[in-house]
Amino acid sequence: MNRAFDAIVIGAGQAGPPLAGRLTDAGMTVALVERHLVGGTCVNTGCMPTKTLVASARVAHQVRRSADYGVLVDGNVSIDLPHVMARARGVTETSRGNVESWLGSMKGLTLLRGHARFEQPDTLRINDETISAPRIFINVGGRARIPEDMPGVADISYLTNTSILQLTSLPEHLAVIGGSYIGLEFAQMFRRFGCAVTVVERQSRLIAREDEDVSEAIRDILEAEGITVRTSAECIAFARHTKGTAVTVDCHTGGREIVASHVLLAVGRRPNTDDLGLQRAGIETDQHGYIVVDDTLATNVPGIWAMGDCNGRGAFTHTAYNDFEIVAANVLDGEDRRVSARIPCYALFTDPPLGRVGMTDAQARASGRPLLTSKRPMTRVGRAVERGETQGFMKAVADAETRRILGAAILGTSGDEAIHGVIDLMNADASFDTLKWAVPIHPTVSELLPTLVGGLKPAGGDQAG
Ligand SMILES: Cc1cc2nc3c(=O)[nH]c(=O)nc-3n(C[C@H](O)[C@H](O)[C@H](O)COP(=O)(O)OP(=O)(O)OC[C@H]3O[C@@H](n4cnc5c(N)ncnc54)[C@H](O)[C@@H]3O)c2cc1C
Ligand SMILES: NC(=O)c1ccc[n+]([C@@H]2O[C@H](COP(=O)([O-])OP(=O)(O)OC[C@H]3O[C@@H](n4cnc5c(N)ncnc54)[C@H](O)[C@@H]3O)[C@@H](O)[C@H]2O)c1
Repeated sequence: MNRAFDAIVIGAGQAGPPLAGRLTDAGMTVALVERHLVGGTCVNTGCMPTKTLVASARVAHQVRRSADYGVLVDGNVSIDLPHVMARARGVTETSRGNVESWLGSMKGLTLLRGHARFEQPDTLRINDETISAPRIFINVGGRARIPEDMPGVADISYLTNTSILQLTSLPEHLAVIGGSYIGLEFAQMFRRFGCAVTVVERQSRLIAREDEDVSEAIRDILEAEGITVRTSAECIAFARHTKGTAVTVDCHTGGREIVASHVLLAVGRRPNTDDLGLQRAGIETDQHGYIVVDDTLATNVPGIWAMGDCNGRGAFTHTAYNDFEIVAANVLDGEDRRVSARIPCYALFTDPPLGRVGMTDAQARASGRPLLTSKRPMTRVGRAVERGETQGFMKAVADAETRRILGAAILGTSGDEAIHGVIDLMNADASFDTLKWAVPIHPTVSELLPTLVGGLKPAGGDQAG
């Protein structure tokens, strides 16, 4: 039997539920199909559990440093991992429960549990029924990419961001393959939980999308905590070992350089589009399986849109949510919102975190514009000094002619929050001169933003130091 709806949403991650809410508010009948857990990656195996674990790891770190602050704690710091993990699970379960009740409150919504697969452009199969609609919104997200071509990967047991959350005891030595968001957040967390940690990265530096000074400072921060970093690891191979896994990282020596009790694969994500029957609907994907969309997130098939991680236009919760906002505004409110208008911003939640917006310095230089740059170490930020957290720096790059900020990075205490001052300025399309007479609150990290932009000088004339 086929059931007809006004709209179908596939996936209850970050864009699907709010879109279902807007569509049902508009009086449509909507089928929302979810094959696993409502809330998707962020709620169940991504942002929420990891940031909860990062919080536990920070407490452990602070307690170890307590004497620096004149606070004496008797005894060693030890980690009750089942309690730590239960706390993360609790945060996830509450959030998932909230999404479930929200969906339950939507009039006109049918939540179907099962795997959706296209049969034709307007029809999907779920379990033993088919459903059809003139509008279909794909929000299927992604999963950890397993590098099948890495020698030995099939012979070992490895962890991903999902299975690592099931650990009940601490690894003796965690080898993290991949030195970007997932790898670095878990690496620091497990080091702070007391494990030996080695990060193995194929590229010549960590988090290589960022400027070199950012990569270097992050490496220094991690190494200072006792994490071993192996970059330029071009020949990674695994073999079983009595103590876990031997990880070869160097083709030239060919030696088994690291023996790890556990291996975490954090080498990127792949979209959940391989089992969606896209060919049957004629929906185009790129060579990595991402659904090809235009600037309004419409696919090549009329009446079908793709939102969130599966369209390759963003890989964050806030970009998935913004995809929902764009599609809802265009489909329901007659607006003409475009994804190209989005200013990229994100944070890496190491401690201290990295807050980022817009271009890197390298991208700004490549744009060929006349540039102004400014940089200030966190040792010259009063709040950081008072907190005893002076690692990192803040920097900005601006267009000398338009006097607009092109990009900024704050690697330092509260950098993930303070960067929003720059994000707001850029979204307002305001000149950085706007900040000249701004009166920020003292003592905050944000109060240095007017000083930072006040120090913008022709590129090459940084006021670092
Ligand atoms: C460890 C980790 C930490 C992260 N931390 C952050 C962070 O701090 N900040 C941040 O902004 N982002 C973070 N992210 C990224 C963030 O989780 C994702 O960008 C976000 O969840 C993407 O949302 P989405 O709606 O596109 O997809 P998802 O949240 O993945 O949701 C997709 C849903 O579709 C369902 N689905 C898939 N295929 C089908 C099908 N055929 N039929 C039915 N249902 C299907 C899935 O089960 C899933 O529930 C993190 C990711 C990871 C892995
Ligand atoms: N703070 C956050 O917002 C946050 C946190 C976690 C994850 N995420 C999202 O999840 C996505 C995935 O994160 P990720 O860190 O897995 O992926 P990523 O694509 O950001 O980084 C993968 C890293 O693995 C390295 N790599 C790739 N292949 C390799 C190989 N064969 N051997 C060794 N190294 C290899 C890459 O050079 C890169 O440094 C990100 O795009 C991000 O958007 C966001």
